Amino acid sequence: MSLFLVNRYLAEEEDGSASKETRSQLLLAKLQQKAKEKQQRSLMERPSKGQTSQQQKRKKRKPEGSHESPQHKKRKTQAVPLCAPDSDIPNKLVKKKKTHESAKDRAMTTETEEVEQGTNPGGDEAEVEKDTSKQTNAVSTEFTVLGGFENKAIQKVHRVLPQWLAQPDVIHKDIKSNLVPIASITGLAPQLIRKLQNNGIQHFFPVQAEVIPAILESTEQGLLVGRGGYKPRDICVSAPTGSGKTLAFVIPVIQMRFHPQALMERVVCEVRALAVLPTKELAQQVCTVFTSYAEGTGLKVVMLAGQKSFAAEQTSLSELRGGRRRSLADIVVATPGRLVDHINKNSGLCLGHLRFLVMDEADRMVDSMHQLWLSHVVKAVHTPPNGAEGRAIFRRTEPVHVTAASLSPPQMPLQKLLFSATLTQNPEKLQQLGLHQPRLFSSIHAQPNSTPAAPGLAPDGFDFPQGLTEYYVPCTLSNKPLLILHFILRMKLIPILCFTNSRETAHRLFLLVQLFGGVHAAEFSSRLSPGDRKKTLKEFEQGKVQLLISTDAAARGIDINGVKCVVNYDAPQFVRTYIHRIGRTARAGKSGLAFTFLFRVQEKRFLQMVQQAGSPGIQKQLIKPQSLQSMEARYEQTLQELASVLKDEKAKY
Ligand SMILES: Nc1ncnc2c1ncn2[C@@H]1O[C@H](COP(=O)(O)OP(=O)(O)OP(=O)(O)O)[C@@H](O)[C@H]1O
Repeated sequence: MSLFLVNRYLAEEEDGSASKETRSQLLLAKLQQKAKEKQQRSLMERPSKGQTSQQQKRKKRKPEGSHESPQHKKRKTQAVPLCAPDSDIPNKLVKKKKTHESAKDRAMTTETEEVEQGTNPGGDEAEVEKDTSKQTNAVSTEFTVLGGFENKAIQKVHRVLPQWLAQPDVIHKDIKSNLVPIASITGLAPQLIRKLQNNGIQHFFPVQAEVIPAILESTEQGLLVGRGGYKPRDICVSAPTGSGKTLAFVIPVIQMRFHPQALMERVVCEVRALAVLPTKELAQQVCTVFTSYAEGTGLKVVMLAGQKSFAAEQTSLSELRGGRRRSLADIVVATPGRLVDHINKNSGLCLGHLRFLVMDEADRMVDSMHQLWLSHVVKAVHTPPNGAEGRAIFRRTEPVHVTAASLSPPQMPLQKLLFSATLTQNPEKLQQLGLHQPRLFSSIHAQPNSTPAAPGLAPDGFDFPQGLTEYYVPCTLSNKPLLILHFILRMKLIPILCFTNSRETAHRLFLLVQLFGGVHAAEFSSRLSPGDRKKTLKEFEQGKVQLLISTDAAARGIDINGVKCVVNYDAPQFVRTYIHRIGRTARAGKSGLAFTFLFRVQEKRFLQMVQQAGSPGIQKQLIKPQSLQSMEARYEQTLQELASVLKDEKAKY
């Protein structure tokens, strides 16, 4: 029975003589008395409103980290009289206690109350301290505030990159001291080696020496299966501007022609490689390189970038022979918009045999993913080629999870090859590309737990060309045009590729320089027709144009031989733009100069941006006002002439 015995605490009055009723009355009276006392105490302790706000203000003014030291706390604890239960609380002490509102100090206050109420009678200092934490909220009649208000530094979120992004195959940065003789790359056809030599190439640059063998390895077993019968890994390459990325994909694609089981014995011409580039000019440039290396191999290169009419492009893609459509292209170089047009209009572009999908300037192509060009390509790739519906060898299904069933029967693989000088490390963006077990080649090695940079800036920095020297030139709005004239007329820094942030600025500057005289200038922007742009680039390359004033239309990928100097007339807003612009000089291991004109207000942000991007250093280049003085009179006159020219132009359009 003792198991079920419940002992109740009946207080000191329990003497056995009192009746049950009397006992409860006594207990109630005692509790009421206690409650009354407690209420009185709390009324006494509660400071006036004015006092509280003053105290709070004082607390606010207290600098961060000025919390009491443990010694101070100890001293305060010692000041607490360890008095007997129910003794009156000295007002002085109460006031002192209430001036501190932090969680710690609240604890102190409560502790004092408890001590004075006798919950810790005769306890020593250590005990008082120990009990503090337990009784923090025990007596307070106010709301208990959960959590602290201490200012804590916001913890940085550490980005964890997937293994393939965090640990890339490293490409040497220094081109000149890491040249690899072309003959040392195994697997290249003698015809191709001869072609390289004829084009003046004796050595491969580091990016080519790393990437070409990797792509060739994936075609070892022919074009229909990857290494070991598996689908080959997609390849991503991030290497500086002018490091030779174009040849890194052109050579393996041309080598297909010489593969014993591949195009060498091909009876039927099919589109095996498709290179997609963001602009017409870039597509033209890459098409020229493909054509040059395809010459004499029988491979046909076709460009779909809107340079020709749609019908003309269609004619170059395929022909009708014996009632069947036959491909006339082995390699297609295209811009995304025109490519999608051809796919949608069923113009005769068959991608059913596509083996390589090259995305040059891949980060820009990822940004233009909203155009959904890639999904159109992937769909076209998985559409069985005419007449091959039943043949298992050509069977292709949309990518799914790798399972035993999905791998059997083997599919003709599509391998994606991505190239950029500023390849995004954002896994979310890369995920849109549906890469298959990607392998990254990079000249920058990101740490697995590297911290991301500020929004809009490079995540971990980029690699800059070795031979590049960067300067910034402090300027004002009025002396900017004079500075560029000074660069050409006095410093003789020609040819100059000068970038502005808008086509209007490019046009005005072009007119101004022309009106000033003494400089052969040209503009390059969307104001010009594609034909005029092509002509202008050619003239600039030939040295007929000393100053090419361009928008960002020429910032990416354009390879103009002999550009010694790039001037950012308008400071670029984004670090990627800066890297691509200045990358038009110091190409292929050569040296080059890059100047950026900066207003005083732009300096701090810009220099920070460049530093975070991984620039080896940007120097200040001051141009003394005296150096510009002699040009000022003519400049004033030119400005007036410019105003009337612009007025006339406005009237015309
Ligand atoms: N192995 C080589 N030997 C000599 N010159 C080369 C070699 N490879 C490439 N080049 C030259 O280097 C220049 C830059 O090459 P390319 O245009 O491919 O650079 P890139 O890395 O694509 O630059 P960007 O990122 O600006 O597009 C070109 O003029 C090219 O002809």
